[in-house]
Amino acid sequence: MELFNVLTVQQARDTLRSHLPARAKTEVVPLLQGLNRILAQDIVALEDVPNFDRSTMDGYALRARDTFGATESLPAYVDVSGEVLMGEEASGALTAGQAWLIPTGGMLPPGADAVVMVEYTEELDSQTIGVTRPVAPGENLVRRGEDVARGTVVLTAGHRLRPQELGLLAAVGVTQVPVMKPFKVGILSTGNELMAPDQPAEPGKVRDINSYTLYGQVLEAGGLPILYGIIEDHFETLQQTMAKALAENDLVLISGGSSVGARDITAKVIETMGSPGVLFHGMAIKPGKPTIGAVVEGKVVLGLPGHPVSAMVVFDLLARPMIASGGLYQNVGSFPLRAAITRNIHSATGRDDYLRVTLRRQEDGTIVADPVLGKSGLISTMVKAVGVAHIPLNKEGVEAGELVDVWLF
Ligand SMILES: Nc1nc2c(c(=O)[nH]1)N[C@H]1C(S)=C(S)[C@@H](COP(=O)(O)OP(=O)(O)OC[C@H]3O[C@@H](n4cnc5c(N)ncnc54)[C@H](O)[C@@H]3O)O[C@H]1N2
Ligand code: MOO
Repeated sequence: MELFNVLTVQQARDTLRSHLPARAKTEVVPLLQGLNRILAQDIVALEDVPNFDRSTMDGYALRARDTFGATESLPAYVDVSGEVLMGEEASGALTAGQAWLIPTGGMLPPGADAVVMVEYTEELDSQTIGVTRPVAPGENLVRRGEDVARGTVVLTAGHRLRPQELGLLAAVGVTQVPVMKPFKVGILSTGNELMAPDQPAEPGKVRDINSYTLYGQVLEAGGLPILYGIIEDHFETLQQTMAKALAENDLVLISGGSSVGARDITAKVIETMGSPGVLFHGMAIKPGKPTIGAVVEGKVVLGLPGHPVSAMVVFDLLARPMIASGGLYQNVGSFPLRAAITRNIHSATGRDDYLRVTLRRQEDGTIVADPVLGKSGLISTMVKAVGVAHIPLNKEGVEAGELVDVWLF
């Protein structure tokens, strides 16, 4: 059997996206459990933040125009006629020629339009201060609604909640947050040569690596991994395990058995599970060519190449965006860095290449990427590497010194 329907990475992503259910599953969680989750709805602020004009300095609230022209040798004199207490509304209004003592964060009394820092005042007597430097209207304060204006969309659906988003939601009083449900991901490792890592070595056998790397990648992406263990290359056994995994998850990852060998039964088993079935078999990519993309009754199945490096690279390209967005399948704000590659690297056009690299900072401050050479069956190369450099499909390779995008692990 030949690989059929070979797609570029972008086409593979678009194909999978077009088959995902339009509305992924959502839930509401308490704010503190929202970290790293994906917002499921737009959030509109129901209040101004802050909801009063607020001093940013310890000093005196006053009318800016009362300080115009003030200098150290000729201070502007104002009457101290009140004090703002922290967390309380001013007990009255301020009039021309007056100043009220105010703490950092205190609410500006009505009638005041600026705050002068205590450093630029001198106490004349208990009721009068001299201001030694003028302030402009609005100086040393945060205006009502300056941080967040009431009625505006402060966060949009699909946004990932970082610590600062939790803080913003707290500021607007949202303590129950609508988020995407974590993607459930079943992981199957296929191959008669595989054995569990706790077993003694045997000739012809290798320990199962992909269950462990993929489990870690799913967790890191914000998904819930479930391991289905090592499945032998047997049609009915794989069929049964896959049926169970499909029933219990949103996405099923099967590594191994995606290539063209006689025992590569993954695609055939997927075809028996439901429609539309296999959407592509093969990607124009290195490593990761024999990848299978399928959708079965609204669930996604990815057949990942058995080689541990290829499986990890394909996971990052196809599965991570799906899992990290809770099924919305959109970019949730990751960017590559640019580094100069240190060797000439050949690559065929029409194929995306992902080259394992380490990074180094040179004396002049520039960052360079050293390729980590080695076959895609060698997990140790992934341990040495800090990321992959992307050589896009329209390029025939890169020359030493050329800038490349590096996606960090
Ligand atoms: N004649 C061809 N042979 C191969 C081609 C090809 O185009 N023509 N493609 C090669 C490429 S590229 C890759 S990648 C692999 C993909 O093979 P499969 O996805 O079918 O995977 P397997 O044959 O089952 O395994 C490949 C390799 O990886 C090891 N493996 C598998 N699972 C695990 C695991 N869970 N932990 C550790 N190692 C695993 C397996 O033992 C094999 O050594 O095919 C090439 N061949
Ligand atoms: O493309 Mo295979 O995925 O090199 O190892």
